Amino acid sequence: MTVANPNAITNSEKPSLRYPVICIDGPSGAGKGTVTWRLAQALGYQLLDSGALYRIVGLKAFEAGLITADASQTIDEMAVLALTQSLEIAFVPNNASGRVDIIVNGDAVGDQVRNETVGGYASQIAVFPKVRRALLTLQQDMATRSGLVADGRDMGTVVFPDADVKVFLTASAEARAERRVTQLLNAGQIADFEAILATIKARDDRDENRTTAPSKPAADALLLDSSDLDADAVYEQVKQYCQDKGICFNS
Ligand SMILES: Nc1ncnc2c1ncn2[C@@H]1O[C@H](COP(=O)(O)OP(=O)(O)OP(=O)(O)O)[C@@H](O)[C@H]1O
Ligand SMILES: Nc1ccn([C@@H]2O[C@H](COP(=O)(O)O)[C@@H](O)[C@H]2O)c(=O)n1
Repeated sequence: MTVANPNAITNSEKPSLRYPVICIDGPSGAGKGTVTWRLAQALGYQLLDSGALYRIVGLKAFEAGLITADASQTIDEMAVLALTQSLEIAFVPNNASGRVDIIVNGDAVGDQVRNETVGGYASQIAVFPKVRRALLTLQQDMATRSGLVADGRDMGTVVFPDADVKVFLTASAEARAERRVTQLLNAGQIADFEAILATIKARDDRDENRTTAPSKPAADALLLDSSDLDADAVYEQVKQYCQDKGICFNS
């Protein structure tokens, strides 16, 4: 028989060290990465780019011949899971690019994951519950060391359901495609608006209609449509919302 120690602290009474978590969810091109970076910089918080995790797995699955560009193919979920479990992924903030650099098994991955083709691979493997589960702890652990701003599709619904702030940032598919066109043209690349729009809509459809962790606003999220807002206006609105929720900014 176990005798209760009257001086023991029970689990429910233990003071738990908890850092603030801000979730920025929404579809591709809504401006999540932009506002996430600015918030993390302003607050001195870590940044979780969860899309990068799915992009890495998607790219590696493609390179391993587990998936192709044909989204209607049958994929071996267990093989993608094994591949996911073999990857050691780390993020390093990069002030020059305003994003995080991704290190996989000790090697920097570079910008090769940041294109629509790899976004498509990511959304193919993102439907698998076992793969999502394998990436869960890594994401949640990032909130145990400091404050965190997390960018994704299911940050507020699944990964951090108790987050202090949840924002679902969206914009029309046309506005998002236009942003991609501008981004590509600025990088000296060719951009076809109609092709980009079609890819964005196909990815939205897959992300919103999958069974596990579909892209959707948490019940307690602020919905913000950025179609007619520039990046500064989005930042100011999200910052104000964070302050309303008790997050302190020094500047
Ligand atoms: N409010 C805005 N108005 C116009 N352009 C914006 C706005 N916010 C971000 N952008 C630009 O749109 C592009 C996409 O932004 P960003 O990468 O932040 O989106 P995202 O939601 O993180 O996309 P993804 O999920 O695909 O990573 C970038 O070129 C960015 O500079
Ligand atoms: N929390 C997340 C984040 C991303 N995904 C999937 O990855 C794709 C790429 O994401 P980006 O944010 O980098 O564009 C995205 O289309 C999703 O399929 C996810 O499932 N959950």
